[in-house]
Amino acid sequence: MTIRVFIDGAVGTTGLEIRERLSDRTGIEQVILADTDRKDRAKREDALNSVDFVILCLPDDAAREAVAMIRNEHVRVIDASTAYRTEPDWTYGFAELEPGQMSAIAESARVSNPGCYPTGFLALVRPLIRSGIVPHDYPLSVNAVSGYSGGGKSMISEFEDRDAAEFTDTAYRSYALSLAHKHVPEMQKHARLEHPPIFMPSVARTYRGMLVEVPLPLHAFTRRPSIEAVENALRDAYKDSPLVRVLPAEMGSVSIEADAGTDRLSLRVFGNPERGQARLVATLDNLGKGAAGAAVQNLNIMAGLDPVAGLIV
Ligand SMILES: NC(=O)C1=CN([C@@H]2O[C@H](COP(=O)(O)OP(=O)(O)OC[C@H]3O[C@@H](n4cnc5c(N)ncnc54)[C@H](OP(=O)(O)O)[C@@H]3O)[C@@H](O)[C@H]2O)C=CC1
Ligand SMILES: CC(=O)N[C@@H](CCC(=O)OP(=O)(O)O)C(=O)O
Repeated sequence: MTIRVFIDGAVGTTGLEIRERLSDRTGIEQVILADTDRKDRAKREDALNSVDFVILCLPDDAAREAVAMIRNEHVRVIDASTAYRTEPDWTYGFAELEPGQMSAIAESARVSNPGCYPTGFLALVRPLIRSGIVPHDYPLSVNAVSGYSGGGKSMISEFEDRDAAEFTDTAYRSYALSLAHKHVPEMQKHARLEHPPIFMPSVARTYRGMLVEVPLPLHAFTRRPSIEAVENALRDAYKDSPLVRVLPAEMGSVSIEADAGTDRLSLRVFGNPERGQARLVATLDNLGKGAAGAAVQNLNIMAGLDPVAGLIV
């Protein structure tokens, strides 16, 4: 059986990555609009209603507009934008997040692909909250650094095009300093936290890759969990996953490139038992498990294929 797939936004940063991952897959036929037609409303509407699966790689407003254009009840949608990630009638497309999530994705017609930063954050904290190691009302914070492709075509031009009005030669900068980043509601909802985490993102002069960190003062928790208990909870949560792995915390440093160019998500638990402190670190590719890899994984699951087919494991 062949499935027909239309990527709306196929020449954007995420769309192109998905297109590449699907290009040599047998059993998957892509509907591709000519460059002159890719923003033509009527052509998009035709394509959106003529396939089995639509993958939206658009800004939020354009994604909402595309969803409203779909009239064919047969069409199933994966949206890479932020538009539907906290909507109750959409399925959150993080297959490893909860037991049963992969089945929910398999049966769903509307799947929202997780944000890149929430992917790292949720992978680190959700098993700890589920098992009671971290209380639901704990005021978590999350520090993260992304490669500049995380900001799409406009940020790529900001970092690479010396002729662009907004060109920057900075090596590293913090942003979202008003503490209102669009990923915070998604992190709070899917971690099942009572309070929004304090989110401290930054961007570095490297194209792709991501480091997401959560500090945990274990001595302050009622159950005073050990560093081993934290690591074991993560190992147990991801023991069957080919993409999410818990690595030994034996190296003295972790680089933003650790999982760049792959669809993996690696978790490490560093800590100091005397001080009762832990530092959880996730590495991923913002364009891999943080976007395109997750979208292809969700497509595989929804279509009943091998979940990691076409992925860089
Ligand atoms: N980059 C990343 O690491 C991640 C991105 N995402 C999300 O994925 C989505 C796409 O992001 P990204 O690929 O980075 O963004 P880009 O800006 O690189 O690409 C967006 C694409 O959408 C096209 N587009 C915009 N409006 C329309 C429209 N009305 N009709 C048809 N095409 C349109 C753009 O066209 P044109 O080329 O003419 O500008 C562009 O090609 C966003 O919602 C983003 O938040 C999610 C996770 C990570
Ligand atoms: C470096 C950078 O700017 N990153 C983007 C987030 C990446 C992204 O694409 O966000 P979504 O996953 O929600 O689409 C930002 O902070 O807005």
